[in-house]
Amino acid sequence: MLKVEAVSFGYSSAKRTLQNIDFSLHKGNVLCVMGESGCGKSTLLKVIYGLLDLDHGTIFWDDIEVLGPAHHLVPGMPFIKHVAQDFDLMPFTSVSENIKKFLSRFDPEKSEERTQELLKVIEMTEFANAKVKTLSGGQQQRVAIARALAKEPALILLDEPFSQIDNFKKNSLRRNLFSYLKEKNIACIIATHDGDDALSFADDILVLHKQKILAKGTPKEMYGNPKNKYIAALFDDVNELLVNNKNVLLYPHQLKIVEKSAIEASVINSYYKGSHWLIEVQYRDQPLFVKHAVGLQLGLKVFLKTDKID
Ligand SMILES: Nc1ncnc2c1ncn2[C@@H]1O[C@H](COP(=O)(O)OP(=O)(O)OP(=O)(O)O)[C@@H](O)[C@H]1O
Repeated sequence: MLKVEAVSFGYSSAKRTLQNIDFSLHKGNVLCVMGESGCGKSTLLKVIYGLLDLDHGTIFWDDIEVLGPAHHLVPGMPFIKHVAQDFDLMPFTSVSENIKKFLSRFDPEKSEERTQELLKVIEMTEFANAKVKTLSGGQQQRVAIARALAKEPALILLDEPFSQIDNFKKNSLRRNLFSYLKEKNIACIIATHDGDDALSFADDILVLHKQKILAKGTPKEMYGNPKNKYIAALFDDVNELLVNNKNVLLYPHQLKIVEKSAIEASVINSYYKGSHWLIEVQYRDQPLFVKHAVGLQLGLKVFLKTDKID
């Protein structure tokens, strides 16, 4: 189990980037770290890998303490793999050689078998002999993930792992990758902006805000009962309505356009979303977003209702 206790870190003594971070992660579980740009997601992964020296606190994997560069000639813990945003591949070498880099040279048959298995996970079997420099950014990102998995780490740290991968590939790659991690009981921490990564694949979500942990919980808890607008907005557009002096947070699908209600608004915009439309309406002094089956005419008067308000 990973245990992060009272961890604080700053790139300079004048400013803290992480403050009093506490959480644990069980073997084989997936934790998504979310939060606005610059909140410290990448820094947290680097700290857990042992690339940075802590100002305060401890990090343990079972009874092994993760220590930073002040304690290791080559920073980074051998049982953890970190896939950063700059993939750090060997550009003039083939995809399969890149994956094999960390595998034993003494058992070429086993090493080849493992490489083929990983090429399948990242859906790049046909690129085995292609030189990395000839690949797209998204393909290189996939090779970096396969290489990190080659030696079956106990924990893999993925920094925006699908940021350069198109939607078409992303969905099947995510499904392959996360079922592979579960099958091999590899724990995973992903820093991501993508609510879909978090909702569909994480066991837990940890939200960072202003250097600290703002919330931690299961995807159902975090989406279904967000503590505030910052958290809800990580997953979808979110409306904040003042009802009976109480702020209520509503996703667009939780508002409905009905024949008559106390909430009267006028249409500002209709955005086509494929399976539905997102209607932007003006209600008093604020815009609201509503999921609807069809697009609506600009200026149309509508009435809104939600089951969350009596
Ligand atoms: N090497 C560095 N030296 C000094 N400050 C840094 C360094 N790397 C990051 N920072 C600062 O630390 C803060 C957190 O950065 P970090 O990259 O961890 O955020 P992030 O949440 O991963 O952002 P993003 O979502 O944009 O990738 C930012 O204010 C950033 O400017």
